[in-house]
Amino acid sequence: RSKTQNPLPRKNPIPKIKPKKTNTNFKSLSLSSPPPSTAPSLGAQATTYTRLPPKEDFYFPSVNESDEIRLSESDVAKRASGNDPSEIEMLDTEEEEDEEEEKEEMNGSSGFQDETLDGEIVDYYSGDGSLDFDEEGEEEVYYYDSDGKLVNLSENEVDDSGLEVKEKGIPAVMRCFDRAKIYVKAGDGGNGVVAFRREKYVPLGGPSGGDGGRGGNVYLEVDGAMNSLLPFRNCVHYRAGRGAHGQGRMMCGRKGEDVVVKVAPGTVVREAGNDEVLLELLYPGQRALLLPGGRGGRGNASFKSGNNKVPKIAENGEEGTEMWLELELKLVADVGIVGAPNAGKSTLLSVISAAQPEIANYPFTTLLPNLGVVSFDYDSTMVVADLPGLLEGAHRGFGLGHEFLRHTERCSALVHVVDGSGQQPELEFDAVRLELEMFSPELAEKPFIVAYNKMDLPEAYENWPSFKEKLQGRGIKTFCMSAVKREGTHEVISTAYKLLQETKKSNEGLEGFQDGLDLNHVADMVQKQRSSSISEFEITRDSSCSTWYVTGAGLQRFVQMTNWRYIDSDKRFQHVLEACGVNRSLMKLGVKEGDTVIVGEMEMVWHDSAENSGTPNMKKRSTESIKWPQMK
Ligand SMILES: Nc1nc2c(ncn2[C@@H]2O[C@H](COP(=O)(O)OP(=O)(O)OP(=O)(O)O)[C@@H](O)[C@H]2O)c(=O)[nH]1
Ligand SMILES: [Mg+2]
Repeated sequence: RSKTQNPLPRKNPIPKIKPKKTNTNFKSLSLSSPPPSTAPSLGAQATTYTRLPPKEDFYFPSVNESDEIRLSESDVAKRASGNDPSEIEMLDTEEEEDEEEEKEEMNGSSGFQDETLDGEIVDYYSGDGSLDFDEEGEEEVYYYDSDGKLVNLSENEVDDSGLEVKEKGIPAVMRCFDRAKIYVKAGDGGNGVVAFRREKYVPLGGPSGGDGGRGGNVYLEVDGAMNSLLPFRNCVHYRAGRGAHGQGRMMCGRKGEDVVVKVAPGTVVREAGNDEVLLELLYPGQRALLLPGGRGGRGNASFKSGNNKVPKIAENGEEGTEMWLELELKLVADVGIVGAPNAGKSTLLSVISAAQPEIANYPFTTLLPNLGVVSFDYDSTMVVADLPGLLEGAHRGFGLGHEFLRHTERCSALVHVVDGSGQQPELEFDAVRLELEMFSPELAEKPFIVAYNKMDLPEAYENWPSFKEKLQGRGIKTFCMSAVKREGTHEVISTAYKLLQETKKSNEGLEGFQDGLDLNHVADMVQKQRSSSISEFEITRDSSCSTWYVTGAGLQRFVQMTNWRYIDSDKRFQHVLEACGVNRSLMKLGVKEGDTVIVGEMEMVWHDSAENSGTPNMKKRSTESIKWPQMK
């Protein structure tokens, strides 16, 4: 087998690999765990908490046996000492690259290679989209530089050091697993109407225009059955219904339909482009009122007064607030299983819970995190997450692990699985620890235990005493197990459970505080903004075109709700401008005849009235002096 840096072109378009059956002929070991017969009962009643998306929705990477991928020095050595050298797997930062190439081949698209400079350029085209690559990512260019590092030559993707691995090329199912961007809009209020009662024997029946209905609210609700944000790939826009308009005979409009956006437990909500967290939705059933619907406009019956018994005025419904939200899912697992690729993390999860993650003898079998529920008893259960493997450089974006590392931020404890059959398990352990520390120091501070796996293999068995000695010397709790044979797993998981209980106890005070969080504070904020006084405004001037801008949330809302079709609206509008001091402020600032005044969406022209100037009756003067509204 010859080593080659560039695996393209390939003759065999469909890469195949059969997972190797574990060799169980080695002498059985007596571990300090309960006999294997008790172990299966551990996860027997457990339920799978999280299901992966349908298989056809994403692709598992596999390796073409006819090609060999360059491995880093330690990996070559490690693999060479492994079970079967004919099944050498990739374990390097070029992993992503190879995955993508193979996907291309699966799609039947042709790839070609081009040798230039001092490295190799691989240029290929995305296929028919069945694998759902980035929409704009029609063409991507990669470059292996002389050091064997992966460099992407596509636009804007390469940073100065040339080390950054881009987002493009990651299948959409992985990108969208835990991130989504959605649009929400509360319903507009219905308009009020002008109507008068006309009935036989009821002369001058009076105003009878009903109010508009309130717009629908937008709620966010935690759905315990959801385990990813993938549904938001198909549905991005959520609009609540608008309230119905009012009608004659004092009939008010129906309120708009509410919209409930269901999210997975552990979803963090931010406004797009803003780092501040609006909401954290953790527990199934939690519901937050995000955007309240717009108020219905009042009909003329509501404007009846002693002064004006026949009001010809009605309001528009208030517009519902709209917002782009960024959702981010951080899985709510109690314990996270971390470790290098192929260490046996998924095997451990499959043994301790009823989850059935994909298990195979190659790195990056697990592309998306898996959750499983471990039940010891009726009321002692814990959720365990199996995360994609971590490579050296993961915190910088190599491999897949960093994409999902933040899911461990919510875990109270970690189980670090080490592949005992590797050549230098201590080095592997240290490398993964370092990655965790580099990703987040808080993560590294979480309590953890080490599970030394594959004890049924002779090399692991031989290395175990020295590994144990070294780690225990450093004060780290270390256990050995054979996940495949279900030996030692019980001890690992019950220790993790104890660790979890201890952490929970010390965090009890904090959690209680979080439970009491008011989830409606976003709606309260919106409401507060809406009810801001109309007398709070700012006036700015664009002297180049003699335009005055009057800005203020309350005033803008008032303009939006004014229905200019009704004559009395003009009068009321002027009255309000006078009362809240806009006219006075404008005159003080030196507004001149013919200047443009913009309030919200209204554009008007200022007219001074000479004959009335100096009249103490500000209201009357104002009414006559300004020609409202003159729409442009
Ligand atoms: N001999 C032996 N093999 C094991 C043991 N545990 C896991 N394996 C094998 O190791 C290989 C990798 O196991 P996985 O559980 O897929 O490993 P993983 O850590 O989830 O790997 P990624 O998801 O790719 O990061 C599989 O072929 C397993 O059968 C063990 O205790 N003994
Ligand atoms: Mg796995």
